[in-house]
Amino acid sequence: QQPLFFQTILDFYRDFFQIPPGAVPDVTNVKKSYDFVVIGAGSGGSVVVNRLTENSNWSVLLIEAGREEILLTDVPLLSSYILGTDYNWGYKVEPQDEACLSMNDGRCSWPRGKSMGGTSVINYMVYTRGFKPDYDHWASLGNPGWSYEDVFKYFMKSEQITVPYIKKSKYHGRGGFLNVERPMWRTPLARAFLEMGKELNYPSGDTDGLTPTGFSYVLTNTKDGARQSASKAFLRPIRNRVNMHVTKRSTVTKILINPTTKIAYGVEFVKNNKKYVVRAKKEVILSAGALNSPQLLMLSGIGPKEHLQSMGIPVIQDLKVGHNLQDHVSMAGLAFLVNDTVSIVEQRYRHPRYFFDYWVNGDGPYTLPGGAEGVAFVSTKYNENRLHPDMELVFGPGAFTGDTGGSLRACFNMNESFYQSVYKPFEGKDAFNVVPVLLRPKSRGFVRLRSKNPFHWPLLYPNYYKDKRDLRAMVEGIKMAVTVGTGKSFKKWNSRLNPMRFPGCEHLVFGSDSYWACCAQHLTTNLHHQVGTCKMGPSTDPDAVVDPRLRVYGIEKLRVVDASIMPVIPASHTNAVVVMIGEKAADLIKEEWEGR
Ligand SMILES: Cc1cc2nc3c(=O)[nH]c(=O)nc-3n(C[C@H](O)[C@H](O)[C@H](O)COP(=O)(O)OP(=O)(O)OC[C@H]3O[C@@H](n4cnc5c(N)ncnc54)[C@H](O)[C@@H]3O)c2cc1C
Repeated sequence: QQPLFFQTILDFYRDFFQIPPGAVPDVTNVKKSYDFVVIGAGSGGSVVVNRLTENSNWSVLLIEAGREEILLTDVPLLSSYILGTDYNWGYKVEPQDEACLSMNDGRCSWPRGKSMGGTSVINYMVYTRGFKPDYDHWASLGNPGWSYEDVFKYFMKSEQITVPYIKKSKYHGRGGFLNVERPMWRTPLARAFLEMGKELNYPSGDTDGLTPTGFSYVLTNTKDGARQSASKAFLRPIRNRVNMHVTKRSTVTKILINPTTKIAYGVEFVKNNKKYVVRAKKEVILSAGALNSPQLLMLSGIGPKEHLQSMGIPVIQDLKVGHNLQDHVSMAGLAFLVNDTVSIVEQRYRHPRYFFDYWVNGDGPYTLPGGAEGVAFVSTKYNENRLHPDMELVFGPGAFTGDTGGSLRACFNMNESFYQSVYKPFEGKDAFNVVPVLLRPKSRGFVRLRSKNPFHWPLLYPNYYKDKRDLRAMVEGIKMAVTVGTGKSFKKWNSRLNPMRFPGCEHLVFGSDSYWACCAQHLTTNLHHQVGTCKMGPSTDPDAVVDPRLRVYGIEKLRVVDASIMPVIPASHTNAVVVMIGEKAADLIKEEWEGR
């Protein structure tokens, strides 16, 4: 009910402030053609549009299905509330038989941003970049130009670091559009988390520098404590460029491709129930994200032949679109109870004092990104390369026991009886969470069309834990999280694990490997880092959809620039990685078209 209430507040607010200050205007007269047509104003699309419109001779149309973000979407701690609104496409995966078992109908939620700024408007804002082996691996798969050395300069180019003590680090950029800072406000638990790192002989500091593993406070894509979405970072500052047109609440239904020449020449989109056709003189750039980019390609005749034929879609190019889906599965269900008021319990933070802190000073608990305060990159016993962590522990100073308003469990689609059994007995009590995240999963899922109707949800199959090595590694991650959460540094608050057993796992010995495996399969959560569905690879790779310059195989003038091109998921949160992809893609496009 609370998320619904929140939606009502949003609607009310939007009626009053139809064009938020600083927003890019919605174009009233869409022209018949542009040099470039970009689909999706998310993390990838926003960057590409910014960089392409640097060339004042080029005209660019950006088409976004969602609307403008507002002041309320800026508040970092309210992320779970935003997820319950129309800023989220609201996808759920198809019922899983080996995962998501405690979610309604066995379906995990897969939120995706539907807004100027895309998923960066609903994400948790944690800034990480991955590790050298991530990108060297991409390059070794036959993708020249994507090694760590190659991509590092683009991470630097996009970044504007403002944390005083790492400002001078040669691993952080200054002068980029994307602000990176560290929340000023912290619970005392956060320091204990870092101390636990030392207890366990891990270094602490900045995990985006040289140190491959270690415990640190989070870096965030925020500015003065407020969310900095990709649109705020890359589009609003250039809103006066006359060669950029943006059309909002406009849903692309098809990419237009000549079936004989196989040249993409424009797109079809719908706005206010009216159909528009717009031409691209140079290129169509698809940045609709890892779920909608494959959907649009398939709707336009590019995808697995048999699947398209079964949908009655004429096949223009037979490619493995929608395959190779990867995500960072996690288990966010641990709750470490503490005997002091040191954690985030929702009702405590409704006090006006905290709102004041946020709105006036850009400080206080509302600046915490989705409630995360620390991250640790660690290795399980299965990891063969210690320079390339296979597990992340995300420290959150709250837990499901503090979710008194229900927004958190709603965003995971957790079933109510599960909540009642495991968390209700401690509802409103102080607790924190350490969330193990599987960084280098072996399982692969896929995306399919539900129908030919572009307004129907795609079918999403994550296949979490299909590869049993993933489950074994997750069990190790959970045990590490328990070691950290019940460790020495937290003892001053008498930290102890919630003793309630997960329904469906009661027959197993509490704390045994098989118990934790069962828990992971029941309370399957994820970091919403879906990637890989339009895989980048060499022409010899039968699964590749785009080449290393991000051009769709077999089709001219069509490129994909978003999370879907990643061949392998990096050991990182994905927003900064997509921004890097956008920066690099823009240079590739400029190389090809400038001077022609
Ligand atoms: C809840 C949540 C928390 C996350 N937390 C973090 C985090 O803390 N740190 C981090 O690094 N990453 C995080 N991520 C992941 C990260 O935000 C995404 O990987 C990244 O934003 C994806 O960028 P993208 O450009 O690929 O897609 P998106 O940003 O999703 O952009 C796609 C855009 O295309 C639009 N679109 C789609 N279809 C159409 C169409 N047919 N017509 C017109 N427009 C269309 C969409 O509305 C959207 O605006 C999180 C994600 C979620 C969901």
